[in-house]
Order: sequence, then C-alpha cells, then structure tokens
Amino acid sequence: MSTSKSYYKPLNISSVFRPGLFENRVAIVTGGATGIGKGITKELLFLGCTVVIASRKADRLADGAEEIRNWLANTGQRATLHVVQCNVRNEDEVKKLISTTVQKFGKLDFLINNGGGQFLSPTADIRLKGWNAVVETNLTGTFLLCREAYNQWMKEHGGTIVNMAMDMWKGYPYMGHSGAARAGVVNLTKTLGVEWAQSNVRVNAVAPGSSIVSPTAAANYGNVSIFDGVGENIPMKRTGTVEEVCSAVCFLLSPGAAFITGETIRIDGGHSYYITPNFRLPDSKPTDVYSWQSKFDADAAKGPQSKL
Ligand SMILES: CCCCCCC/C=C/C(=O)SCCNC(=O)CCNC(=O)[C@H](O)C(C)(C)COP(=O)(O)OP(=O)(O)OC[C@H]1O[C@@H](n2cnc3c(N)ncnc32)[C@H](O)[C@@H]1OP(=O)(O)O
Ligand SMILES: NC(=O)C1=CN([C@@H]2O[C@H](COP(=O)(O)OP(=O)(O)OC[C@H]3O[C@@H](n4cnc5c(N)ncnc54)[C@H](OP(=O)(O)O)[C@@H]3O)[C@@H](O)[C@H]2O)C=CC1
Repeated sequence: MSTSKSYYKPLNISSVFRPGLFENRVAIVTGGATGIGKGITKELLFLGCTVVIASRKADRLADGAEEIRNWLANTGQRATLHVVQCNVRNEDEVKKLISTTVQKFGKLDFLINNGGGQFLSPTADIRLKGWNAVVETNLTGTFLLCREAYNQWMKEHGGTIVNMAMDMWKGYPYMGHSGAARAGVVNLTKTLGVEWAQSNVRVNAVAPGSSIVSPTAAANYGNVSIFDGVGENIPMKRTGTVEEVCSAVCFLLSPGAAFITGETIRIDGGHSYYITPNFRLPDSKPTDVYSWQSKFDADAAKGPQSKL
C-alpha cells in the first residue's frame, strides 16, 4: 500500500472520554481482535471496561489478544480481556458466548456487534451460498446476538447495544448482499430500540463510510490499495480512522447517550450526503484527523491522503 507505514504503527491509546468511565462494566465486542473491533476493545479497556472479544478464527483472536495484553502490560492499565471463539452465524455458539460471559463476569452491560464483512461482486454473479453467508454474518448474526443478550441478561438488568451498519443509504453496488443486510441491521436497530426501551436497553448503530482504513479490512479484498483514492470523493477529502468509529461507539455506550435509541450515526466525512454529478465541491485540503497517534504521526498519515 502506498499509505505511509507510520499510519499502521501500533496505536497509543487515549480517549476523549474520562478515565474510569466504564469501570465495572462488561462488554462483548465481536470481531474484537482486528481493525475497528480491536480499536473499540482497546478504548473500552482504556476506560476500565472488562471486554470479551469473539470471532471465528483462533489465530486472529490469539494474535489480537497478545497485542492488546502487551499494550495493557506496558501501560499499566488494569483491565480484563477475555477471548471466546464464536461464529456469529452459529446459534449455539452465540448462546454459549453470552452464557459464558454472564457466568464468568456476572453480567453483560454492553454488546458491540462489530464482526462482519462481505466480498465484492456484481450482484448478478453472487451465488446463493455467498448471499446467505453475507446475510447470515451481518444481519442474522446481529439478530442472534441481540436476542441472546436480551433474553439471557439485558431484559432483566438493562444494557446497551451498538450494531454495525455501512454506507448503504443509496444502495451498495458490488456489495448488494451486504448493503441489503446492513439496511436490515439499521431497521432492526429501530425496532429493538422501541421494543426494549421498557427494559432500559438502548439499541443504536454506527454506519462507517467505506473509508475506515485498517490493514485487515484492506487485506480482505486481496488488494492492500483498496482505500487509495477513496478520500477524493469525500467532502472531508480524506479517509477515516478506526479511532473516529471507536469514539462514536463509546459515546453511544456512555450515559451521555441515555436518551438516544434506535439511531444510526453516520461516520463517513459527509460522503453519504454528497451528490457528485450536479454539485462538485471545489478542491480543498483534508480536514483534521482524530487518532491516538502523536501529532507527528497524524501529520504523516495526512501526507498520502493529501495526494489522493
Ligand atoms: C472502492 C472502495 C471499496 C472499499 C470497500 C471497503 C469497505 C470496507 C468494508 C468492510 O466491511 S471491511 C471488513 C472486511 N472484512 C471482511 O469482510 C471479513 C469477513 N468476510 C468474510 O469472512 C467473507 O467475505 C464471508 C463471505 C462474509 C464469509 O466467509 P465464509 O468463510 O463463511 O464463507 P466462504 O466459505 O469463504 O464462502 C461462502 C461462499 O461465499 C461466496 N464467496 C466468498 N468469498 C467470495 C469472493 N471473494 N468472491 C465471490 N464469492 C465469494 C462463495 O459462494 C462461497 O462459497 P463457495 O462457492 O466457495 O463454496
Ligand atoms: N473498514 C471499513 O471501511 C468499514 C467496515 N465496516 C464494518 O465494520 C466491521 C469491522 O470491519 P473492519 O475492522 O474494517 O474489518 P476486519 O476485517 O478487520 O473486521 C472484520 C471482523 O469480523 C470478524 N468476523 C467476520 N465474520 C465473522 C463471523 N461469522 N463471526 C464472528 N466474527 C466474524 C472477523 O474475525 P474472524 O475472521 O476471526 O471471524 C474480523 O475480526 C465489519 O462489520 C465491517 O463490515 C463497515 C463499513 C466500512
């Protein structure tokens, strides 16, 4: 990838939220060992939360957990990280993830349904097995986790859920399966926000643009340059950072969002509101970046983006 290496340096974690905000809280983050999920996990740990990360691949979980635990040890943070292997498409594994968490930690305050993904394909070429794989991962998996978290714990004790959507507001050419599934996630989020309000359970979502740079996200497409050039068509003239998603998730989990439910926050630099053919913005510099890296690194990260 042409983007500078410094962009991918191990992150020094910080947060715009107060230290200890999530002390005595217990969270599950699916897909918490890579990319955006790993960032969410680190910020939650930084804020004192106990975090269970869950996904399919044992090696990815082990690598992610090792990196996170090394960071915890180096910074002297005293937070608990636990790993559970779980395919969100498997109902039994989802039930077990929730029950194990509640048994081990005594409760479940937060569920972050981050795990998911898709492959690029013209919709006409998608086989049924591939369609089902993507819809089951993103929509059915989110449903199963929400249902089990609610029935096994949150119905009686309250809780907060954040789901993962994407920039599918105008359809999603070449990701028709995922666009349809994520639109379903946005709709499910509204429904559950209303149905479960009486149990003091808030359900919201975030919708990142197709522009949140992480090495695993890029590698999934077999093309590490997939994010190159993406910033050009975004009003803020740049791609987004993992941290810019994490802070929105932490806000939705926080007491500051106590009156917000059923909502989906777009994190896309204005891309989904920008209609290019009739109204093209004048050239401009990239906007300021929020990241956990030093100003020097953040400036380095801006470099390649400004060439887009
Ligand atoms: C222009 C800029 C665009 C930028 C886009 C970037 C925006 C980023 C958005 C993101 O979401 S980043 C996150 C990326 N991470 C992932 O997507 C990871 C998770 N994804 C997956 O694991 C897979 O894509 C999956 C299909 C959802 C699940 O895989 P699973 O292992 O369960 O299934 P498989 O056995 O591999 O495949 C099942 C079935 O699916 C079809 N298929 C899978 N991959 C492809 C492919 N690359 N091309 C075409 N079809 C595919 C296929 O039918 C598979 O069955 P078989 O035919 O192999 O039997
Ligand atoms: N990066 C971006 O620009 C955007 C990302 N998103 C979404 O954000 C989320 C995080 O993506 P990102 O961090 O960028 O990319 P990653 O590829 O790093 O994250 C995907 C994560 O999901 C996990 N996962 C995938 N399928 C399953 C499954 N069936 N069960 C459990 N876990 C699963 C993977 O772990 P494992 O392989 O071990 O199962 C991995 O940790 C995804 O839902 C993605 O689609 C949405 C919009 C834009």
